[in-house]
Amino acid sequence: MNEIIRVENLTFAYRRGEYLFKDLSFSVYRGDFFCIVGPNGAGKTTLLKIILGLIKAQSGRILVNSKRVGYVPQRISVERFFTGTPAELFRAVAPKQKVGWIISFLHLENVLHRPYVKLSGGEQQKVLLSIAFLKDPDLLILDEPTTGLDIHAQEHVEEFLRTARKDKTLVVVSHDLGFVVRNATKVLCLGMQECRLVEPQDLKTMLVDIYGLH
Ligand SMILES: Nc1ncnc2c1ncn2[C@@H]1O[C@H](COP(=O)(O)OP(=O)(O)OP(=O)(O)O)[C@@H](O)[C@H]1O
Repeated sequence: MNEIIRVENLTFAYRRGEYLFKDLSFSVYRGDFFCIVGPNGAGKTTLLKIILGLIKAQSGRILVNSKRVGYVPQRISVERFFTGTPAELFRAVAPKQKVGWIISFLHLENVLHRPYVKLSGGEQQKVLLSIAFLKDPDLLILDEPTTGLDIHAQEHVEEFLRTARKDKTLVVVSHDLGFVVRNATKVLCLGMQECRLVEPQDLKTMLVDIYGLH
């Protein structure tokens, strides 16, 4: 089956009457690079969590047709349960020959043997992304994978996602509209009166509605 995610008539509010989504329906298909955009607070992370089953919606149906799902959240705090190094993490998830190319692709050589918790936010993000890919999920959900990265790291991560995704299905929340236009196969725009699914080339015209830009 090519439909990997189906969201049907999803309605959700954290507070009674303050809806983030009302009757939202869309599908994600195998091999999609499906991007979700929208202003702060529009509900992008919430939607990912609903798809992942971490939050329950008030009504609607979510079907996920994937045996192996990977998720890299916006921020992750591991201080309390992991004191090791990226090298140890890599060793735990994949054989050495599978890890090498990712380390050089994302320029992680210099951080491999330092305590993970002492790495910068951007370095940690690249390590988490690597781990997620090494676990070889068929559906990978990424919340702002390029946020907080310097311009070189952003390019490396973008190139990495393009190269490593192969037949994987990606669902990616991003504020980087250039990244979205360059990579997305479909874009879901949140934060308007009505959420809309658009083709990447039509995104620019949507910006006027979403952000009030001219
Ligand atoms: N657990 C919660 N309880 C109540 N309200 C919440 C909760 N989590 C998020 N919200 C609110 O719901 C709205 C959507 O939050 P969410 O994190 O999904 O937005 P987002 O589109 O991912 O934003 P950003 O671009 O800033 O990351 C925000 O107004 C937020 O304050």
